[in-house]
Amino acid sequence: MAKSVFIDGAAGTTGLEIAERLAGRSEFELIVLDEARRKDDGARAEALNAADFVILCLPDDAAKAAVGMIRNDTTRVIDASSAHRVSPEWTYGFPEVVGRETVAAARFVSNPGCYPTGFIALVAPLVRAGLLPADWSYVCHAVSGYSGGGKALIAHFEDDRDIAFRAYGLALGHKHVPEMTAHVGLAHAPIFAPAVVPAHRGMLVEVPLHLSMMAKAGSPAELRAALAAFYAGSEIVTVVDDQPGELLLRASMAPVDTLTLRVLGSQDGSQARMVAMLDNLGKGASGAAVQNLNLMAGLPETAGLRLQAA
Ligand SMILES: NC(=O)C1=CN([C@@H]2O[C@H](COP(=O)(O)OP(=O)(O)OC[C@H]3O[C@@H](n4cnc5c(N)ncnc54)[C@H](OP(=O)(O)O)[C@@H]3O)[C@@H](O)[C@H]2O)C=CC1
Ligand SMILES: CC(=O)N[C@@H](CCC(=O)OP(=O)(O)O)C(=O)O
Repeated sequence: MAKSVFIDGAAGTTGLEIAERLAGRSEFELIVLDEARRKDDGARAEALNAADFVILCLPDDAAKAAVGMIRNDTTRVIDASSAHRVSPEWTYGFPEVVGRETVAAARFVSNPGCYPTGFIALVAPLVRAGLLPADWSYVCHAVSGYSGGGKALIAHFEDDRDIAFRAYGLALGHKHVPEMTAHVGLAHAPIFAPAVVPAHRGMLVEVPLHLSMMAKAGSPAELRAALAAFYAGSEIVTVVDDQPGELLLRASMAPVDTLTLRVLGSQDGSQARMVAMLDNLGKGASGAAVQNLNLMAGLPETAGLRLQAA
């Protein structure tokens, strides 16, 4: 029998893309609230309690309130917001890093943030393998397409076509830093420097490394090989061994649910730039939510995902 799924926040950027990925899937049946009732708490509470699976695509406060409206012990929840990403009662929904079986068995799953997906994918396996130190002062630069900021940022960029580059998070303490620190197991919070470019989707997350200044670190080739071994067999995460002259985000990028990792090293091996490329609405949000839903429902993790750009 089909499992029922309620997307709370279905009219938003992330919710719409989840519904697209679930369209035509016979394993799931969507509970849909019409425009007049989608923000009606009574209708939402009914849907939240009727569904086998709830996917929260809401601002943090609304996501917390939605969890509070669930009055049964059966509805399973995937939260796309940052409200529960370091809560001990919640499973961090990064199956490749925490274990697919852990996500499959969880009742409350918190989807990773889009930028943390890139950072954690690059750094966590290497710290775990002892090839990078946990007590280093890491830096993470990143650029995102403007859909990463939901309806409000889409409107900001579509209203002002003259923006070429938007640096933000300038006061530091971005809301993603706690999960980047906690889920890698770092001793110090990384410096996170995000920016937005005038493209609808896509992101590039970079971690530059002074390998020769670290007391103990692998060579660029060792880091790359360790990542390739860690993600071996994944249809979603790929480690590429190449030396490109440039890495481009295309404004015309089509939706895709993959995550591509690179470790680019200097000739003498003293420095490296680790780079993750993904779709903020793919593995960064909606694709990740569907991957987690698949695992929680006992289905193949890539069902309904876009493993190649359309
Ligand atoms: N966009 C992205 O790339 C990513 C987003 N996320 C997270 O996913 C969540 C959703 O983000 P996103 O889709 O981008 O945001 P949007 O602003 O595009 O969508 C949020 C939706 O939630 C609705 N909403 C707000 N409050 C309520 C409420 N009380 N009851 C019902 N619906 C409500 C909004 O309604 P209305 O349409 O009326 O405004 C809107 O449709 C956020 O927590 C975000 O941080 C996570 C990773 C990546
Ligand atoms: C471009 C942009 O504004 N991005 C958002 C993060 C998008 C995202 O990952 O959502 P969560 O915060 O729920 O993880 C930001 O920096 O706040």
